[in-house]
Amino acid sequence: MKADCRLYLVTPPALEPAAFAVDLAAALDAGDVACVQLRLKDVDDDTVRRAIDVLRPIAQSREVAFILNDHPRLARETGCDGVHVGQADTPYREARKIMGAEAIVGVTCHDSRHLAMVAGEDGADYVAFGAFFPTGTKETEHRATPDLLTWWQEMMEIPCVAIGGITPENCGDLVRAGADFLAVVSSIWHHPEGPGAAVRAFNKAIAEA
Ligand SMILES: Cc1ncc(COP(=O)(O)OP(=O)(O)O)c(N)n1
Ligand SMILES: Cc1ncsc1CCOP(=O)(O)O
Ligand SMILES: [Mg+2]
Repeated sequence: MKADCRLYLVTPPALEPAAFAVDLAAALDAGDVACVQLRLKDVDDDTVRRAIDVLRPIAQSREVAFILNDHPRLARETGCDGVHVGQADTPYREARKIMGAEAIVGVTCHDSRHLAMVAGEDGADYVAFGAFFPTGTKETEHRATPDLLTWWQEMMEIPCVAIGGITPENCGDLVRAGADFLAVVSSIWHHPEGPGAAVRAFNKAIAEA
């Protein structure tokens, strides 16, 4: 068992804030969740701001970190706890300057040991590897394997996040390999019994891994 692996919820790429707020609260009230990433795609800044205004307090009032995808300036302006940047986004160092030393800044590293070491040495708070499994949420070019997580754990103190097609049924190998966080979209928000049931299923699978 690796009890210190935790859930990292990532929102659907499009959502209506008031309706999604109900799902988010249900997910966070169902069990252990470390953080929530607001990941909206193909929307303008005001739409992101409106979603932050509604969703950030739901996470932060429960002591769950609220991280914004892609937009360090907006994250800083709106009181998010951190930002996640990919290799085609604002570079890590610039994101860190915008966010300040105390904020969480995470970096996508795909399946690359090199990218992860660079991000780690630059001061990233976590590195994210993926996609581990096929996913319909994002077109992915890279496929990571669990040995990458084990290698990282043996080398570095900085936490690693696993992402891509993760379900309660397939997450055991990632937990045992050393993932500190499992980042999940569809298995949470599309769970047939709702997001609360999904969080409970993940918490159980992690505890039993
Ligand atoms: C935790 C986590 N890991 C990876 C990603 C992917 O980021 P990126 O490569 O920038 O792709 P987009 O999510 O921006 O489409 C992520 N968002 N979160
Ligand atoms: C944002 C992202 N980056 C790599 S895979 C992915 C999508 C993960 O979504 P899901 O958990 O639905 O596969
Ligand atoms: Mg990005």
